Amino acid sequence: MLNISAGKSCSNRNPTFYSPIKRGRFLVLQNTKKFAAFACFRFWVVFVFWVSLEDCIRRIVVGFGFGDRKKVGALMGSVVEEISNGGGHSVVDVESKAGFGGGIVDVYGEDCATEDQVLTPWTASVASGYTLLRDPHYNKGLAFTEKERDAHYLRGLLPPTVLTQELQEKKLMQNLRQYEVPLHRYIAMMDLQERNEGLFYKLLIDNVEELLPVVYTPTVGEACQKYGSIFRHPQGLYISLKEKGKILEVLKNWPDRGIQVIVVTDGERILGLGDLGCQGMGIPVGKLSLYTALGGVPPSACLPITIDVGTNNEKLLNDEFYIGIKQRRATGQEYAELLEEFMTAVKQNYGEKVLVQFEDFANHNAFELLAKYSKTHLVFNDDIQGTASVVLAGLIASLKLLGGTLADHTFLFLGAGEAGTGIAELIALEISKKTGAPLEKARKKIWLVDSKGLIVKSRLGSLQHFKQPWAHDHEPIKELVDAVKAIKPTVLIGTSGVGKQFTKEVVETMASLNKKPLILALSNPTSQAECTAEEAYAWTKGRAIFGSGSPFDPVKYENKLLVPGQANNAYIFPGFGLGLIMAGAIRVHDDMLLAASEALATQVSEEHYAKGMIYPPFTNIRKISANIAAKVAAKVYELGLASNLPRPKDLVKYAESCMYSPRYRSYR
Ligand SMILES: O=C([O-])CC(=O)C(=O)O
Ligand SMILES: [Mg+2]
Repeated sequence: MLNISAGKSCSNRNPTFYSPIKRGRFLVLQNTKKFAAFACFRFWVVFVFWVSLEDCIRRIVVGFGFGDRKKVGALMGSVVEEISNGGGHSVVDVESKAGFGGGIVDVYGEDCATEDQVLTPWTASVASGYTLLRDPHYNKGLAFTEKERDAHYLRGLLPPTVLTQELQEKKLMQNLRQYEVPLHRYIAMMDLQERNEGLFYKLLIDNVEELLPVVYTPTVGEACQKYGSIFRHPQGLYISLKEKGKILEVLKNWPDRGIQVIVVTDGERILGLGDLGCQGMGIPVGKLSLYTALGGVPPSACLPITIDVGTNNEKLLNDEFYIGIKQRRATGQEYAELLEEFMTAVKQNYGEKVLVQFEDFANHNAFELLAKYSKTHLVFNDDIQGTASVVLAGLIASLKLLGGTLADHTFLFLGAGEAGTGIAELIALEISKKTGAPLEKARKKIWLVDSKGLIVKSRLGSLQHFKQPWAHDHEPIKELVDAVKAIKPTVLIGTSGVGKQFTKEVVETMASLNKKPLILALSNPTSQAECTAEEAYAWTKGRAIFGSGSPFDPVKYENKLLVPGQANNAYIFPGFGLGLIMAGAIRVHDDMLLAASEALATQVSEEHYAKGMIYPPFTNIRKISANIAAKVAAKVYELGLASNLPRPKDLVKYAESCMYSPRYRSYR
């Protein structure tokens, strides 16, 4: 079933609404009279409880703008239990948790806990007054109406004026624009997120092109580097080696119970900036804010996690403000055991359908974790699969400008890590599916260069396993420019994580070989891009089709405005994740990635092509995400991996109806 609701209120915070009724205990009844009396009493208790719960649900659903109970039920696609939550409501999958329709669900593990087991003592309370103003999920600041100020004990706690959300947004955008240093904008946005979540998302959704570079790449990179000194409010969940053996308990400390997407990093390869240890937390936080803003997954369904196994970054180890554990990285069995405990606890706590997105792990762990857990969990590696899907989308779209089919092109990569080999594999898969050629043959169109030069057969013995499929017959070549001359690629893709590698000579060689060279400088943040948009256009005399991982402004070249594309996985993962969770997927399959690429490519219009664009602008991203989600969900159903049944007829409409809205709700 789908566990996300239209609108902001799937929150399941601070919730315990029924007293712990101990199950599994035996009452030995002395005689049948007593038994009959007890049975009547139990029936009465259950009946009264159920009637009040129903009434409570109806009030909450109506009170918070969901209106019609039937509609909510239909949206959720299954039996739902909605529990009042002093301002929000939670949605619990009764069928899957209880194993039968109706009944009380032991969501917090209290009923089945033995007396010596530890519990998190959650209590339910209605936030009002001072507390309400300090609860980011329900705070509306100056937008509280007169009536709400009376009803919620806010009189005097706010200045007299009442502002609309639109006016609040206008004021905040004006304030933000006054900061000249991008990091200051980032801090202001994070403060807003911690103060007034609805307003944060309203800003982000309405001003996506302007604010994406603030909460995401490139600024988030700098924020991670300085996370210790700019640290104000803890965001997300930290699981360090100190929590070994207690990870399930740590997960239970997180206030939201209806988690559907987890983005997790161990901070070892943050963007192209390397090992930032525990300070990598900025990445899961940023990615999940895009899940909500771009993909419509409610914030209360998102959980950012950083696994802290130490860092090998000497600068951080010697930094008095470093927030992580100060030791060198745990590796081998110690690392594997912690990850295993984490993945097991996640499934135990949130079930089969929670999506775990691996983000910015170093190559050696990323491939292994993906291979291991894709068999047992709903997992997705954004750097391998998300980046692959977005690049493939751009390549499919670029065929409109370049002509021919994918199989007619030759691809050369600089960088043979997660992104490089991930993209290469997805291109080969698409070629193989489209032409019917074996995968092995499709791979021959694709060449990779790593730090030791062109990947060729003679290097096979010393290559890591993920590079081996790309070792083709060729004499060794050391330099990228010589590889370009020898391989004669039509497409050059940078995934090296090292800036300025596409030199003038490299780009000019591409231009001498191709009428319209396709150049993708994908490494993040901007400082690590293989070349800039301006360089790519200048060195190809305006003929390049250019895309990058971090954003570049449009460039005027000889009176023509050339618009670079942002080939960033942010186009894919929010819609991809939404598609998975709305179908109740239990596993990710490569065909779902291909479906996402094709869905994104079809969003590029003639008007975009005329400007040399191979990606649609981010302004329409929620519509784009709904389309991606629909195509991904369709594939999930087709492959028999969906658990939200029956399949909704119109998946685009269904996706749209599931998307979070940042508009304020009225409180009664
Ligand atoms: O975060 C981004 O902008 C893209 C990405 O996944 C990475 O570079 O690791
Ligand atoms: Mg990443």
